[in-house]
Amino acid sequence: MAATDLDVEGVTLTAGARHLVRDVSLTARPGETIGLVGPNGSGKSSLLRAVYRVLRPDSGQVRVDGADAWSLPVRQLARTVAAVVQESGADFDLAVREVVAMGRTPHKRLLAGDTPEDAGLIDSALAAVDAAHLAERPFDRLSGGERQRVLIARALTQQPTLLVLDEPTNHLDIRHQLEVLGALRRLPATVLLALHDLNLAAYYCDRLYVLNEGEITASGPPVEVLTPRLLAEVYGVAGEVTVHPRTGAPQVTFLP
Ligand SMILES: Nc1ncnc2c1ncn2[C@@H]1O[C@H](COP(=O)(O)OP(=O)(O)OP(=O)(O)O)[C@@H](O)[C@H]1O
Repeated sequence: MAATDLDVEGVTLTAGARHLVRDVSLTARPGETIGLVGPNGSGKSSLLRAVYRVLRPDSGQVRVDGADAWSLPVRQLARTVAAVVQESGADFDLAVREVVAMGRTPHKRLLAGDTPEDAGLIDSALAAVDAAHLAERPFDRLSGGERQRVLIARALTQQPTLLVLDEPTNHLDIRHQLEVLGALRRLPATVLLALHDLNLAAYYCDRLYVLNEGEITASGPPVEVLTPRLLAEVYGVAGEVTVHPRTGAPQVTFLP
């Protein structure tokens, strides 16, 4: 299967006595690009952590193609789900190409070398994020945006059927934001990503979920979700929403 069917059902996450997210349900059908938006601290990263199996739900379930993600063998999950996260702490003493090659690990036997097919996947992933020219550079000397692109290339190389990304456009200049989101959207995989930029979310996502104080307050196609009322209620800002005549996507103009 080229794309995963994701079901998050009634998930509650807590840290001590504190609720991070409460009774959240979300679906991502095979091949969809789903955006998670919401203010700082609304629970986006926490919810993504439950999906890529770092934060165990206190209640509810994350189902990947019908199976409980938390019951799957780690290796099987690694062949299905790739994550690009904020706090990756990735400070590898490796060349970029070696970092990207790590994406093949779940598909290989221990210590197996790279095959020509692996090399081809690494090359195309590097090209997809405009990082081919960085291949031989030490990863730990890249700029923030270059690192982010390399980590996305590593996730692409993993050939996941579900790709989970936390703010993938963080650090990227506008051209690379558009290129990376375009590349993600073209993938056959299902994509779940947290984004702050509502206009990018509106253009690239099939559907949006809005998290506010740990709960989903709206969901649906961007044109239905992004309304002046939502901007006021969730973000506390005034804004106008129009449909752009050329892109057909809703476009938010903030009125500070
Ligand atoms: N391990 C933890 N212990 C206690 N509180 C936590 C923990 N992890 C997250 N939180 C809190 O839970 C809330 C949700 O955090 P989370 O990182 O999921 O939000 P977010 O929507 O991703 O925010 P941002 O847009 O700022 O990245 C925040 O108030 C955060 O401070």
